Amino acid sequence: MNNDSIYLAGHWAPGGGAEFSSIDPSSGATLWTGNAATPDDVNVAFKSARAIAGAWGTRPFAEREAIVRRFAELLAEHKESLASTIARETGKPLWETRTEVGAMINKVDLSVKAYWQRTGVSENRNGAVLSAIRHKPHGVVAVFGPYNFPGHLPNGHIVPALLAGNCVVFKPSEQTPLVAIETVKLWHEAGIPEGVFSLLPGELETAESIAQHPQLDGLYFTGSSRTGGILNRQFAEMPGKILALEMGGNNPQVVGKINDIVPAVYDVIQSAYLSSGQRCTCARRLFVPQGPEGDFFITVLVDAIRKIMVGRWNDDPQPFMGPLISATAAQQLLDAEQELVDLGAEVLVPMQRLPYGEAFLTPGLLDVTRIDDLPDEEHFGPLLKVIRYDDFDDAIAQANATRYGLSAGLLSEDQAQWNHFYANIRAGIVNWNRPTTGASGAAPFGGVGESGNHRAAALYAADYCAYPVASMEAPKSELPAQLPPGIELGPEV
Ligand SMILES: NC(=O)c1ccc[n+]([C@@H]2O[C@H](COP(=O)([O-])OP(=O)(O)OC[C@H]3O[C@@H](n4cnc5c(N)ncnc54)[C@H](O)[C@@H]3O)[C@@H](O)[C@H]2O)c1
Ligand SMILES: O=CCC[C@H](NC(=O)CCC(=O)O)C(=O)O
Repeated sequence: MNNDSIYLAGHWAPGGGAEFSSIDPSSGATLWTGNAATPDDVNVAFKSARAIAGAWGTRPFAEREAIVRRFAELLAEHKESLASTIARETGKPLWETRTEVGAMINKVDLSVKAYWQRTGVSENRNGAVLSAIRHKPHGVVAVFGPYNFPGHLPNGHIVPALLAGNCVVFKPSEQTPLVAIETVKLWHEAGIPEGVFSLLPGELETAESIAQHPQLDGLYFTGSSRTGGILNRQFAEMPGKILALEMGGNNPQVVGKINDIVPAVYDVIQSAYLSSGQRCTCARRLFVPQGPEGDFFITVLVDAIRKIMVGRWNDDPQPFMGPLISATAAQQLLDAEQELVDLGAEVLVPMQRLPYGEAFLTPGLLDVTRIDDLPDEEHFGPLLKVIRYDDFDDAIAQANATRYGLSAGLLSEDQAQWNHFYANIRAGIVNWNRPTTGASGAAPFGGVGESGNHRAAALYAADYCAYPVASMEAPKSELPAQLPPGIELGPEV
């Protein structure tokens, strides 16, 4: 097995740090074993990036764009193999990982448009003076990725960062190094210049030495609110460095006035169980009205949940859901379910381990209405909590009772309910009769509270990849028609 894990100064090499492995969650087999990047590797990455940062950042945009577009072409050529690697490393079914590679390809076009729309050039002439707004790259930025979208989400930072003229140091999730290695091979083939891009896989030691490196200009992080909080505290000491945090959520979905129940139930399934509930935008709390209509909604939902197919990434026919990322993650979810039951939750559909392997869980549904102090936790898996409500305003108040604020949804055929919901709900993604998942890359993507730090990604990623420069420019200095009081220029000639 080739265990080259580091891409540094345009070359591949094995890491010199601690050994770590990537595990196929479907089978428990080891997919890849390699060594983490050491603090010395991190130093070399920053040194080689610094050496080229000026030249890369001042190259014409079209030249950087050509390399990034070549990368998109290579992604399209290798779509099947990359989709298989994502599927093997995360357990997500192949139909879904193909959409992930599709999103990576589309990100290039979207990011080129966003670069011009959000950070382009604007110039105004007033006589001999040109007032210009332009943007410059930060320099050398790091990207830390999560495991749930090991291709698409780091790519959502890397592509706009490179287009804007930054050099990038990428540390993927330690659970998905193989996807990163396969992706970076395509960057190499696309002709990314030596030093512009480094891949430094590893665990905590690698992450810390990148995040605390004196030559770092910015960090774009996607992951848990816990880790994001640690980084936020570290960066509080370094106001000159930009930090973009894309973090978790405890997302609410509210069921309002509905006649056509089946499509709404479908939206709940897509919201709560897509990617086995391992999306930051997944609905975690479902607010359902008390009374017979709400009871009927739950009956139809329970029936649909029981029919969801869970299976291996390459099963034929394809399952809707694969395993969780690991047996440990599955056990944590089962423990969380038990804790909620101990607090008074009623089990409507239990999560259950499947005989395929330790990481496989069936989707679960709990009624937690009776729990007075529901823990405000993101349960990152296929566990949805139902809360029955009497009053729509009270449902919105409870929906807002979270330290997070990523996504929220209303399922209702009543326009007035939607208007009221939209006006009062607090989240960065607010959807009506659409799942809470599946956000568009053509819109900003981010949340409030502990879901982010007001640096939305996707369309707005361009904003954190460059800083604005305002210039007033004239070919020579000129005297004003009248000098201000207290100034005398001389000697007269
Ligand atoms: N808002 C979003 O766009 C978004 C998207 C995907 C996932 N997420 C969130 O990510 C979480 C799941 O991903 P995860 O488990 O991979 O997240 P994580 O926080 O465990 O890890 C994310 C990255 O941070 C690194 N890291 C871990 N500890 C660190 C530390 N102390 N200092 C520096 N770096 C450290 C990891 O190695 C990894 O590369 C969920 O909470 C989910 O909601 C958010
Ligand atoms: O797990 C978190 C991401 C979920 C995903 N969001 C996006 O893809 C954002 C759009 C983009 O970055 O292009 C979703 O909403 O399902």
